[in-house]
Amino acid sequence: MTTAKFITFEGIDGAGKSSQIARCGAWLQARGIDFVHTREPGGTPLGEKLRELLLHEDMHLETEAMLMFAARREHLAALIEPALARGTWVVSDRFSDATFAYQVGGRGLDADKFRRLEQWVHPDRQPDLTFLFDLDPAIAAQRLAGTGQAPDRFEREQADFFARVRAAYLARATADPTRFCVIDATGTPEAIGARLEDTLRERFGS
Ligand SMILES: Nc1ncnc2c1ncn2[C@@H]1O[C@H](COP(=O)(O)OP(=O)(O)O)[C@@H](O)[C@H]1O
Ligand SMILES: Cc1cn([C@H]2C[C@H](O)[C@@H](COP(=O)(O)OP(=O)(O)O)O2)c(=O)[nH]c1=O
Repeated sequence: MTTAKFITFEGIDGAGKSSQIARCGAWLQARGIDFVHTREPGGTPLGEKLRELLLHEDMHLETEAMLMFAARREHLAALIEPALARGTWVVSDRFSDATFAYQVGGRGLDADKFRRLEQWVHPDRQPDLTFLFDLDPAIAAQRLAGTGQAPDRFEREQADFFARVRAAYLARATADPTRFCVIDATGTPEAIGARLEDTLRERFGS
């Protein structure tokens, strides 16, 4: 049996991650691979309660960042590590790269503090593959407006915030090109899906 893999999806809000996670799940299912689809913040009963607070309550920016890591600690302990240990793949809508992009890049918090927190919370775990959906914030904002859904605390941020988040994501990807697959999210859903499947095949075989 091949070792279970940990795959994450990242990008600014509206880049199209959620739409493509389903395609990743279908690819795994077609190969008889057991997997769990989860998300951050969230993924556990406690994590989902923290998500509600994070998306809707005003709070100090460091409180926000630490709650992201608190939810992640629970997620690793209760879902991610047990799943991988029993051979179940994990597909997560966001992980620690999001904290470096949003809280460090977007909010301007000190990267060193969160590198230490990352070392504390998951010293020996990083995703095997991270898809980064890269998109101009103006296009992402148009897509989000088209959904007609009320924006949360993050989605209400302005274009300059998302420009910083995008730049921080791209810097993470440049620093770790083996783990990251950067996807140009301006393509059609079909073109992006084909690229995603090619990458899954290249990394994990058909
Ligand atoms: N490749 C694409 N081209 C155009 N619109 C897209 C594309 N992918 C997703 N969308 C639309 O953009 C909106 C946001 O997509 P979503 O997958 O929810 O983004 P995210 O999860 O990254 O916030 C949705 O209305 C979705 O239908
Ligand atoms: C995991 C994580 C998410 N976030 C933010 C990014 C998103 O705006 C928000 C929720 O993510 P997401 O689930 O992508 O939102 P949606 O369901 O609206 O597509 O949380 C951070 O700021 N830091 C983090 O560490």
